Order: sequence, then structure tokens, then C-alpha cells
Amino acid sequence: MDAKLRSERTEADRPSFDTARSSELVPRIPGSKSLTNRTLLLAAAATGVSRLLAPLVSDDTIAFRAAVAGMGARWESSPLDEVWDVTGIGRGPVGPARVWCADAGTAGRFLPPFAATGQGAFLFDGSAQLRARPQKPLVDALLRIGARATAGVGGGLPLVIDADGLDGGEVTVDSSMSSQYLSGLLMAAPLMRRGLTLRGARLVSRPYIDMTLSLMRRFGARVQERDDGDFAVEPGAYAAADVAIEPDASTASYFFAAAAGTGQTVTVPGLGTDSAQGDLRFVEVLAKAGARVQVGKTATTVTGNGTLRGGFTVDMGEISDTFMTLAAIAPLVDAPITIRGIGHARLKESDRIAAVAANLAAIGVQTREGADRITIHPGPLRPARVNCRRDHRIAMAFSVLGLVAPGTITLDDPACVAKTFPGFHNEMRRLFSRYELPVGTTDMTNTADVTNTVGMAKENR
Ligand SMILES: O=C(O)C1=C[C@@H](OP(=O)(O)O)[C@@H](O)[C@H](O)C1
Ligand SMILES: C=C(OP(=O)(O)O)C(=O)O
Repeated sequence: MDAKLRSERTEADRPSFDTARSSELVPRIPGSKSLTNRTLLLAAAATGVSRLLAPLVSDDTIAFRAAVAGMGARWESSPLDEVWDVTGIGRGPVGPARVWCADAGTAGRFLPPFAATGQGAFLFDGSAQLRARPQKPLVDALLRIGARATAGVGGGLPLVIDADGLDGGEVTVDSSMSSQYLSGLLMAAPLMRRGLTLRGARLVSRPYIDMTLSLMRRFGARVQERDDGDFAVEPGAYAAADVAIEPDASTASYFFAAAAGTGQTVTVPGLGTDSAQGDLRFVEVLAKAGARVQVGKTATTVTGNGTLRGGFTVDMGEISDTFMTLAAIAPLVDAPITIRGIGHARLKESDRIAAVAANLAAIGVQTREGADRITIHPGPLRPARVNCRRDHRIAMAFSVLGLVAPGTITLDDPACVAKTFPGFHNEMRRLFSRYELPVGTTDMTNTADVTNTVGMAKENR
């Protein structure tokens, strides 16, 4: 994080919602998807009972939890789902098992390497959306270290792993399309008989690898990043750990952007200088656009000044889940913004560069697209219906535009936010009274807590 933004502060460091000043909006941001699903995997592999405090409860994490249960881990949750206890297998899983990954890239990429360290047959499959996402570099790396794997057309899901443990050794994984292949192999590596030395070639989304390494160490793994860039993982068992899940920094980006766009102040407790999530660096981009940003030790605050500044180019390759948040408010600034380094964002829930360009064009905004970039020109907007392409982040990013420029957008699929934040629309409405709840969304803004309710996602679908 930029040293300027790390400046110590006391005001934003308040941990509780109750003590917030009334002019300061404090969204209830649910837990990080990336931290929740990594912790579920490591807990499933570990010996003993691990505890997840404040996990994300959403489609992606429910799918991941069901998947590790299908592979032999046991879980129990507290009545309101704020605590999950996972009893681990203590080694690789034992098949046969069919593992449904739903829409979750983390499940499709993290679970097959874990399965390969176990015994028996595993069939991994997912939605049409997940089947369309690239998986071949992971399968190739698994084959090179001796796994028996049969992938679907083009190397993707459905994928069969016929497991008989892995010796490990050395392997290079093409990481230019996704860092998740490397994360999956890293987390499985301690369970290989000789451990594994790994190289991630042309690695994108690097901050997620740091998150993987730090959580692996929490569960007792011995892993080193060497001077030559290789990762060396020693063999050894994982031991259970308790992990408090931070609020999701990618989700927080929508609320920070809303502050910047509306001229209000938003504070997110639980996201500070020690955050394990690279996406918190989105606030640095908002600072470029003229927002006041303070990253304290335990909270982050963004204050908008009512007008946004453009006229810059920014590389968002390491924080690509947040590029749409900037792109959706970019039409409202005073000069063009170019976002580059985001070629891999074409390979997510949707081709996100194309989705942003098409939706901005529909509302009258001029854009220029390149293979790994997009330039957005400010200009007058006309109302349009956003085609979300079943992509939660397209829905959430354009909802921020709808808040800042009322009457501009409606969403064709508002419920797709359930992949990572079922209560998104209600939370926006709770904070910003002029936010228009999409048609078909049940108004839960008067209930005590709307952020962590899976039932609500189902109800809204
Ligand atoms: O490892 C993770 O938890 C993630 C890595 C990123 O994917 P890529 O590495 O494919 O960019 C990110 O987009 C995704 O939402 C979560
Ligand atoms: C890319 C994403 O998800 P995943 O790869 O985990 O499916 C995302 O949440 O933006």
C-alpha cells in the first residue's frame, strides 16, 4: 500500500458500527470470498477442528463448503452462520466423489490439486459459466507432476481426477490467465510426498498469491519464496487454525466508489493497513480521481468531494476485480480514464472488458477497447438496461452508477449479486436512501442485519 495512504489515523480506527459519527456511513461488508474459500480448503486438509469467524455466506462459499464436505470434511455452523467449524480430513481426500463447483473459480481451481493428493476418483463440474473458463494450465501442471487427469473440451471442466497421491517435485504453471492455478497447487503442495517447487510463469493477480502463502503458514505449512521467484513448499501436515475473516475488499470497492461519487464519507472497519487483500488498493485509484482516502490500522475511510477527476491512466492488473467499479463511474468525471493491464479480466464470470464497453455504449458513453485495456470518455448519459451477463460485479459496479446518476440504469439480473453478496441491494438502500431497489428485490432494509443472509438470496431469485 502507498506509504502516503498508510498514514496513521485514530478516527477511522473505530471497530464498531455503533460508535460511528452520524455523517459517516458504515456499510456492513460481508467476509472475503477469497479468505473464506482458502480457509475452507486448508481447514479441510488439516488435522483437527478449525474455526472460521465471520465467513462470507454467499453462493460461492456455500458451494465451496458443500464441495469440501463431499470430499470428506465435516462442518457445523452457528445458528446465524457467523461461525463455521470445520473438522479436517488430516490428509488428501478419499474418493469416489462428485464435486459441484457451481460458478466458483476458486472451487474449480483450488479443489482438483487437493483431490490429486488423495485416493480414488473425483469428478469436478460446474455451471456453464464456469465450464467456459480456462483450466488447461492447471490440468497440464497436474499431469506433469504425475496426476491422472481427464479434462473436458479445451482442458476445462468437467474434470476427472483419478487420485493415487502425488510425489511432487518441480513444475512451472502458466499463470498468465489466472493466479488461481498457482494458489491451488501451492495449497496442495505440503500433502505431496516430496513437497513441490513451483514457478508461476507470467503471473497475474499477484496479491492473491501472498494471501495464499500467508494462510498456508497460518495452518503450519513451510513455504518459501526464493530469490529466483520460485516457491518451495516442504512436505508436512496442516494443523487446524482459527481464522477471523476480513470484510471483502472487492465488495467494499462499491461502497467506497459510492462515497467518491456522492460526496459522502464511507468507513469500512476491519479493512486497514494489515489487510491480506490486494483489492483494498482500489482506494488509491479513487484518490487519483480526487477522493480523500485514509487507510488506518483497522479501518479505511473514503470521502468524496462531489466531483470526480479523470485524465489519467491506471494499471489495475493486480486488482482487476475492481476495474469495473472505476469504469462504471468513469463517465461522470471531467476527462477520459484509461484502465490497462486487465486482459485476464476477459476470462472471468464474463468478458468484463467487453461487458463494460457494451453497457457503457448502451447508456451513450464512448469507449475504446484494446486487448488488455479500455478508455472511457465522459459525456451525457441516456437511460438503459444493463446486461449483467450473470456477472455479480457488472451488476454491483453499474448499481453504483445508478446511485450517483439516478435514473440512468436498470439491471436485467439484479439477483446475480448472490455470488458474493446476496444482501448487496438492501445494504446500498440502507446507506443511501435514494438508491432504487431493483424490481423483484425484497426490501429487507428494516431488518436487523441483511448482509449475511443466504435465504434472502434465494428469495430474491
Ligand atoms: O484467488 C482468488 O481468490 C482470486 C483470484 C483472482 O482471480 P485471477 O487470479 O483469475 O485473476 C480474482 O479475480 C478472484 O475473484 C479471486
Ligand atoms: C473472478 C471472480 O471470481 P472467481 O474467479 O473466484 O469465480 C470474482 O469474484 O470477481
